[in-house]
Amino acid sequence: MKKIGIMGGAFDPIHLGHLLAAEAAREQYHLEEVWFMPSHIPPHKHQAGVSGEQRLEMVKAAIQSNTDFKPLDIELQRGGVSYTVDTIREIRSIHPDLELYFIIGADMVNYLPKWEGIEDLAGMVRFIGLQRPGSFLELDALPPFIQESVLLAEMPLVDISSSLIRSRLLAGQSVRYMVPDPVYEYMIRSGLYGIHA
Ligand SMILES: Nc1ncnc2c1ncn2[C@@H]1O[C@H](COP(=O)(O)OP(=O)(O)OP(=O)(O)O)[C@@H](O)[C@H]1O
Ligand SMILES: O=C(O)c1ccc[n+]([C@@H]2O[C@H](COP(=O)([O-])O)[C@@H](O)[C@H]2O)c1
Repeated sequence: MKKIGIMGGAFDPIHLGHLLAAEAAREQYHLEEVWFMPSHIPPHKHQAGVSGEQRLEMVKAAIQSNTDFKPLDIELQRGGVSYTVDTIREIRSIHPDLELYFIIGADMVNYLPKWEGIEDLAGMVRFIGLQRPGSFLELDALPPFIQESVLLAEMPLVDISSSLIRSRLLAGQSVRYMVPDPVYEYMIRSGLYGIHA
């Protein structure tokens, strides 16, 4: 069966932490592709300030040079709150032949017990969890059925978040090299996050 990684997020904006996490998961679990999937309305945090279309454009700009990485707009197309369990059901109905791996940072691993329909979701995907500065990944604290569905991958720790990037831009500070150049150029062209070149 073809092994596919799914990297879901608000991507407001996409940054190096997301890309390194996806690449680490791809390499360590021999995934054929990783699909980058911007959420429409995130289940557990404030809605993105930037439109879905623009977040998708930034994702495309970030991954354009890598044929193993693909954009997936299924949650933007569906609209509403982007519960992962609904998305995975939809993907499985379109591609019943895939083995799905959902890639998440440590903050989200610790939060898994609160995910909508986690009992069903844990039976449909494996999660690949990555350490992230500021969130200690504690598998032992999770219920056994969730522990069994989580695989761990190693990546160089990267203390970058979308909120850091947004606040730096608002303060007129540089975010170059925290996002790939094509994303930086897109943000300037579109005047996102109050950026000025
Ligand atoms: N630096 C990082 N290292 C590892 N994983 C990360 C990193 N940044 C984000 N992730 C993971 O990527 C996924 C999508 O993250 P998201 O798009 O919400 O970015 P974020 O940087 O966490 O955003 P924000 O700062 O706005 O909350 C989540 O599973 C998150 O844990
Ligand atoms: O389905 C849920 O209940 C759920 C709860 C928290 C996060 N998620 C998904 O996990 C991914 C990362 O979430 P976030 O909030 O860090 O962007 C994104 O695809 C979210 O839709 C999903």
